[in-house]
Parts: sequence; structure tokens; C-alpha cells
Amino acid sequence: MSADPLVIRRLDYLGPMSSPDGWRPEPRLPEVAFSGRSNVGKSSLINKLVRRKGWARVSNTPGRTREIHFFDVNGQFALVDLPGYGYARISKERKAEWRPLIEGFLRHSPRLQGVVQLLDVRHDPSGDDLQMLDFLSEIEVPTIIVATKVDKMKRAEASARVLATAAALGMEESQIIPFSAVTGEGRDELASAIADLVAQPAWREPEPAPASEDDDAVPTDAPRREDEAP
Ligand SMILES: Nc1nc2c(ncn2[C@@H]2O[C@H](COP(=O)(O)OP(=O)(O)OP(=O)(O)O)[C@@H](O)[C@H]2O)c(=O)[nH]1
Ligand SMILES: [Mg+2]
Repeated sequence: MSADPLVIRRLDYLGPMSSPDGWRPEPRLPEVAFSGRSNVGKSSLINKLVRRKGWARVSNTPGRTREIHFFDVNGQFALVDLPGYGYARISKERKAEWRPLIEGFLRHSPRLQGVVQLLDVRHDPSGDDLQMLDFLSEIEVPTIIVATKVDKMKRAEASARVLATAAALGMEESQIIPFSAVTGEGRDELASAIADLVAQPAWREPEPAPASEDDDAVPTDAPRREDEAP
């Protein structure tokens, strides 16, 4: 038996981020974010990945995960559960809130290291999925693609669906990880891909800190400019 590529020794919930300028946990760890439509199986996949049954909330009501949730895995990386997009019954108002939240986080989080993009194996990528994939390639973040719920089909049928999805996205079949939260298929392959991603050098350069008007924010040992009042 091969060794577990991601042994979970410690798992801590770090808290939610609910608006683009709102509170978020200190970005101390490299972050791997999980993205996908509502109901695609993000929370179920996360639970399987960390081998905890009720860790990330799983629901039969699509659109349940509304904030961005952060989890510290082994003090090694932060797992980031994004709200699902593209659920029709959610009000326009809520959708208008989510997009800036998700895109703002992905664009600006200083420690983002990669994204795991989930697609339901049974369906062709939706317009929202394609928009998200375009966005991910625009920001050039390393992305792992997972096809979820493969247990819902016969094996050959699921393989054919993965092949078709790969073709639709212009990628190789081997670039998509087939996954089932029910059988655990794909768990170790995904865990290994995530461990590799986290071991890479930091993907994003930190943004320069904004110039502060507030003198108190300047450390006392910071050099003062000549023209600056004492
Ligand atoms: N058969 C099967 N069902 C799954 C699988 N993954 C998720 N489900 C079911 O799909 C539904 C949605 O799963 P969630 O994990 O809550 O999906 P989510 O993407 O987190 O949904 P939101 O938080 O609403 O965006 C639940 O009823 C799950 O039990 C899977 O691999 N196989
Ligand atoms: Mg969820």
C-alpha cells in the first residue's frame, strides 16, 4: 500500500470571510482554494480530503456555503472553501455579492498558491464554469481540475465524460482527476497534487503595502525621509 500523500495531523477552522473588504484570517499559510458551482460537491470533497465526516458543511440545499471558509491543515497550508456560484434560485442580489467576493479573494489574496476547480462529471461545463475557468487562466493561477460524483455513473461512462470534458476544455484527459466523495476514488491523487502545489515556491509576489497616512503605523525604527516632519 502506498503512503498517504496528505496525512491530516491537525485541522483548525480559521473563520469566514463574508465580504470583499471584510475580515479574513491572517494569510500566514499558502492557500489552496476550492471552486465550483453550487452543489458540485465542494464541501463533500473537502471532507473526504481531510478524512472528517462533518467538517465542511454538506447540504442538499444548493447555495448553502455563502462565505469563504478557511481551514488550517497541519499548519502546512490553508484550505479555502469558496461559495458555490451559478445556482439559479439564488437572488440576483446575492449573486452580485458573491462574484466580487470570490474574484476579489482570488485576485488579491497575498498567499494564494493554487485553485482546485470542481466540475460535475455528469454535465458539460456551464457558462459559469467557463467564465470561472477563463478568470483562472487570466490570473494564471495554477489550477487542478477535478470531475466530481463519478460514482453516479458506470465507470466506462464516467471515463467517456472525463474525456469529453477534457476535449471541451482543450486539455489532456490526464489533467482531470476523477473523484467520488462516496467511494473515495481520486482522494489520494488529489491529495498528492495539492501537496505538490503547496511545496512549490510561492506563486504570487506579495503586493506592496499601501502607503500609510497614519504615523502610528510606521515602526519606530523605520528610517525617516529627510523631508518628513519629526
Ligand atoms: N453520489 C455522490 N453525491 C455527492 C458527491 N459529492 C457530493 N454529493 C452530494 O451532492 C450534494 C451537494 O454536495 P455539497 O458537498 O454540499 O456541494 P457544495 O459544492 O459544497 O454545495 P454548495 O455549498 O451549495 O455550493 C449533497 O447532497 C452531497 O451528498 C459524490 O461524489 N457522489
Ligand atoms: Mg459547500
